[in-house]
Amino acid sequence: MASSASNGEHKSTKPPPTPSPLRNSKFFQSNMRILVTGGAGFIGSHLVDKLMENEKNEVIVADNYFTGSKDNLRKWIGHPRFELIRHDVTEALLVEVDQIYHLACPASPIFYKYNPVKTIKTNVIGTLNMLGLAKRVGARILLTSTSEVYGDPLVHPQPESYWGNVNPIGVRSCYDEGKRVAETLMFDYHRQHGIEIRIARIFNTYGPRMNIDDGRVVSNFIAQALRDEPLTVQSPGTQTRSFCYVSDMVDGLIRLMEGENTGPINIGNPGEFTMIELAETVKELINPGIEIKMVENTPDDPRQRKPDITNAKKLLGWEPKIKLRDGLPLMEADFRLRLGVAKKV
Ligand SMILES: NC(=O)c1ccc[n+]([C@@H]2O[C@H](COP(=O)([O-])OP(=O)(O)OC[C@H]3O[C@@H](n4cnc5c(N)ncnc54)[C@H](O)[C@@H]3O)[C@@H](O)[C@H]2O)c1
Ligand SMILES: O=c1ccn([C@@H]2O[C@H](COP(=O)(O)OP(=O)(O)O[C@H]3OC[C@@H](O)[C@H](O)[C@H]3O)[C@@H](O)[C@H]2O)c(=O)[nH]1
Repeated sequence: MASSASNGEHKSTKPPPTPSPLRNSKFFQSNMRILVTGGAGFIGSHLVDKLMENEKNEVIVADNYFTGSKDNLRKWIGHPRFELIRHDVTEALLVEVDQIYHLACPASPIFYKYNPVKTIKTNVIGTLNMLGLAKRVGARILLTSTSEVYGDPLVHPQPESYWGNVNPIGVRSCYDEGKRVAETLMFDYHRQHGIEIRIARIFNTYGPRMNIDDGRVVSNFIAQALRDEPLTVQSPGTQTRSFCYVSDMVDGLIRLMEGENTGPINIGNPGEFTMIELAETVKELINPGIEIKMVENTPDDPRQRKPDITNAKKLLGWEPKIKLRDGLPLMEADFRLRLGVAKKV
C-alpha cells in the first residue's frame, strides 16, 4: 500500500542534458525563458502573473483554450517579455526554454469527463511531448499532478508515500490514471535520461478567475449564492476536501521548481471541510437567505481528502497562509464583477 516516495532508487545516475551552447556562453545575458503549458487557465494565469513580476523572466504560454481564455492573460498580451501560442500539447512543440511548468489538462471533473479519451491523450502524449522538449533543450520540467492520484484514499491525511486507491476503469480514470502515468513518465525520463523533474501533487485550489461555469464546488457555490440559486450539495455532503487559495498554490509551485527536490510533493491547505460545512460557510458569508439543496453525486467521488504537507514544510519551507474564510471573499469580489452583481449595503 505504501512506499517511500523520495528514496535513492528514484534518483537519476545520469547527468541532466546540457542546455544550448548559447545558454552556456561566457557573455550570456539573456533572461530565463519559461514555458507555461495551460497558462491561460485558472492556476496557470496566476502563475504567469507571478513569473512576469520578475524582470529576468520571459514567459511563453502554450494553451489550446479548451477551458482557459486569453482574457485571463490580457494584461500581458503585447508585453515584450510575453508570448502566447495557441497550441495543443498532444502535438510536438519546438521552443527554446530553460524551464517548463506543465499544467495543460482540463481540471474540473465535468470538463475532464467531457472527452475522456482526449483527457488521457493530454496527460500521456502531452506529457511525453513536454518531456521530449525538456530533453532536447535541457530544461527543468514541473508537472502539476493531483491529489486524485490517491483516488478514494484509505489513508488519511494523505502523505506522498501512499500509493492510492484508484479505480482504473471508472469515469474519473481518464484524469487520475492519466496523471499517474504522467508521473511515471516524469520519473522514467529522469532515471533514463537525467531530465531535471519536479512533481507537485496539487489539492483542491480556488480563487479569482475560475470559470463561472467551471463546475467545481467552490465556483458553483459562489455563483449560486450570487444568483440566488440553491447551493447544490452532492450527497451525502459529509465527503471532505481541503481548499488552497491560488496565491499560496503559485508560491508553492515556484518554490518547488526553484528548489532541489524532485517530489512528488503535496501542495495544498490541510484545513478540511465537509461539503455541507462549505455550503454553510458560503451561505453565511455571501447570502444568508439562500437554500442548501441535496442533489445526486457522481460515481467514484472520493469520500475524504486532506494533504499531509510535512514534506512541503520541510523541503520547500512552504505552508499556506490564506484560510478559507479569508479566501472566499476575494473570490466573491471577482465573481461579483464578472456576474455584474453588486454587494447589497
Ligand atoms: N485547481 C485544482 O484544484 C487542481 C487540483 C489538482 C491539480 N490541478 C492541476 O493543475 C493544472 C491547472 O488546473 P486549473 O485548475 O488551472 O484548470 P484549468 O482548466 O483552468 O486550466 C487548464 C488549462 O489547460 C488548457 N488545456 C487543456 N488541455 C490542453 C491541451 N491538450 N493542450 C493545451 N492546453 C490545454 C486549458 O485550456 C486551460 O487553460 C491542471 O494540470 C490540473 O490537473 C488543479
Ligand atoms: O455543485 C457541486 C459540485 C461538487 N460538489 C462536491 O464537492 C466535492 C469536490 O468536487 P469538485 O468537482 O470541486 O472537485 P474534486 O475534488 O472532485 O476534484 C478536484 O480535485 C482534484 C483536482 O485534480 C481536480 O482538478 C479537481 O477537480 C465533491 O465531493 C463533489 O461531490 C458538490 O457538493 N456540489
